[in-house]
Amino acid sequence: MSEPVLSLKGITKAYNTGRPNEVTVLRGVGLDLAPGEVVALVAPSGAGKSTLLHIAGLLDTPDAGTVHIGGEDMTGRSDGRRTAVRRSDVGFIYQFHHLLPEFTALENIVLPQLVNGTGRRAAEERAMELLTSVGVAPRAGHRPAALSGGEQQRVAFCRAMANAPALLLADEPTGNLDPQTSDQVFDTLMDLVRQTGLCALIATHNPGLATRMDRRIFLDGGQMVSNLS
Ligand SMILES: Nc1ncnc2c1ncn2[C@@H]1O[C@H](COP(=O)(O)OP(=O)(O)OP(=O)(O)O)[C@@H](O)[C@H]1O
Repeated sequence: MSEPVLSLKGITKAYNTGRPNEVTVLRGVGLDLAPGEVVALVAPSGAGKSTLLHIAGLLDTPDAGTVHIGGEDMTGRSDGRRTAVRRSDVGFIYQFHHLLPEFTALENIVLPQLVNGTGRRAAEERAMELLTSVGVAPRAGHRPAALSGGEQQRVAFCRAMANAPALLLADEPTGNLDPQTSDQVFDTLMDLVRQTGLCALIATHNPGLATRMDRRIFLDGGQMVSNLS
């Protein structure tokens, strides 16, 4: 069997709220994502989906447990190494796109490539290819505020893909869109994920969207429950 793209073992995380009781959000969560696997992370609001995605994407560290990305144990790695792996191997999509408002759609996709060491011309070519693949190329020169919610989310998807990551992490990627636009954007996202053979962990409240992924895992009381329908 090939090595998991993402492997989480025994992940525990508590937030110190300053009150006597800490909020323990994750309790010994374990998960392996195989290459090409698209997995839904399903849980009610406040159950710890964002916390888990941030730990998986090296934006946060667990109190206990290990995170392996592409076989590399990220535990105790320097900030510099964690940032380098996050930039090159992990793509993030957020519920509220988080595009930079002062930059155009194209520039939002070019920037992470420049930061990762790609030359400007190659970065712009890739950005246009990505925008074309999601049908937003005609709006490449517009800033986010001039784009519809669905277009902004497609641009956010292109930005996540900019450095050709091995792993895509998405936090309610269509959660702020109306149901019809949400379905369209989700279809586009799934088509592209399947075409590129990406491994993806996608948090959603939406059971309909979750059934379209390869596997569903649930967070309950801070623990992972797999293979429920
Ligand atoms: N920085 C923090 N300090 C204290 N508590 C926090 C912090 N971040 C999150 N929490 C708490 O941890 C729990 C899990 O939060 P998290 O955002 O991971 O849940 P979620 O499943 O993503 O929720 P939602 O679906 O509403 O986005 C919540 O009870 C939240 O209030």
